[in-house]
Amino acid sequence: MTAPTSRDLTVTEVRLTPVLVADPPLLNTQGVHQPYTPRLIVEVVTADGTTGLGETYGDTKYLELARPLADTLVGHQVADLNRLFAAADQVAVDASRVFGQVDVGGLRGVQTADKLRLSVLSALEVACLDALGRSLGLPVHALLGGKVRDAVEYSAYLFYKRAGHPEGVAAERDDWGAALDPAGIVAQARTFTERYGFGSFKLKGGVFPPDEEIAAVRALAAAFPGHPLRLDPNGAWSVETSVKVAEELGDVLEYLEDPALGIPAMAEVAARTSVPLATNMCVTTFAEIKEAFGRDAVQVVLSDHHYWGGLRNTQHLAALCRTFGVGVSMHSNTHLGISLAAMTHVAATVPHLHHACDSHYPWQSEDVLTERLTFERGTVRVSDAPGLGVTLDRDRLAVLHRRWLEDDGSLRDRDDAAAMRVTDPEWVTPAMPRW
Ligand SMILES: O=C([O-])C(=O)C[C@H](O)[C@@H](O)C(=O)[O-]
Ligand SMILES: [Mg+2]
Repeated sequence: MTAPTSRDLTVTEVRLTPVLVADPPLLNTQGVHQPYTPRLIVEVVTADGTTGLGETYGDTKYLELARPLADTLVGHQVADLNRLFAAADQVAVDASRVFGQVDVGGLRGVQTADKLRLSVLSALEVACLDALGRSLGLPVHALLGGKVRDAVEYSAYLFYKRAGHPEGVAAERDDWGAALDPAGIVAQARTFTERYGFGSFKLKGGVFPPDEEIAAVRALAAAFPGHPLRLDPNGAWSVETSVKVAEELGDVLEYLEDPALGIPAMAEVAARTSVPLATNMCVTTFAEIKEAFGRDAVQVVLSDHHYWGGLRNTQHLAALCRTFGVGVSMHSNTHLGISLAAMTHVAATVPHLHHACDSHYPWQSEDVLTERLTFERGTVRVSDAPGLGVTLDRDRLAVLHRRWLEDDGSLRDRDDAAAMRVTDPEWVTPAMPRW
């Protein structure tokens, strides 16, 4: 008989490493992506030497909370996640970080103390599950109750895009070229299908007047007949404009994402169209569900495990959606492979996931993994390796961390409007509704 291996999963250390990751000049209604975007890499280390990985937003307000929240984990078992979440309530959030604030200028909805904490806890939870899975020899999806599919489908996330970041600004080059009109968007979609095999397409809108974006979606429908299409202007339209766009594109849209801002406006649009409405803006916390579902304001909630508070909360959200007959899928923000692995594990466990999930990953040329995750026919295979099934590349982590250390502070907080002002000094975050 072999002696049982010693397994001490007491957390002895939590390493927090902020990084700056290359990001192409992708346009949205607030401005343009900075050349580098902040992320936080989390490593939870246990007494027996196991290390689990997590990843979340890396802006200052998250970093401020990361150390005190990580400290509540040290000395406890990686499996004690319910205790971690209860203890986190005691960690104070600076009122100036939430008072009158919205998340990324509103792109991710409200900003509350709870949501800020959850946005950090999610990375700690993922790292704990990764460590637990590695130690037990079980994949993260098994710790969540097991997968119901072997591959998770993602959609091509199309953006209006400039060819490059402004001259004279430190940036990495990308090979996607510009996409500033319907032909450019169709060409970008073709590149997505050639490189990754995606079968459904989401266009980030709210950049150009609605008629131009309608033309782009029409061009996509002509180029990819029968493929699911979505348009997401991040709340840039009035109710009237939203209804008009829904009427014009109703025959080709799988859903319209956050056409208007807030639950009342979304409810009004929903009452006047049969096109399903999806959101990652007006329902981003459990507190918003009652009103949104009660008013039938949204037909699909796009979960994001980062701000919903992790993989188990994503499952809770999915169960609530199912109970109320609301669809569920997944939102994304600029992220690396650790988060894509986490998204894939949890998505694999959600039975009624009927829409392809969003992912920015194809836009990220850099990663902190020894091996990038890959898309095959638009899907990511669900790993059955222990934990998340990914390996940290310490050298890459060090390079991206050094970039963060050397930054003068101007890139450490995502600010799409500030990035826009580099080429357009008069630019201010547009008042909503914009059209
Ligand atoms: O679906 C969404 O609203 C997003 O993906 C939000 C992001 O911030 C997106 O607008 C972006 O990356 O510019
Ligand atoms: Mg959205």
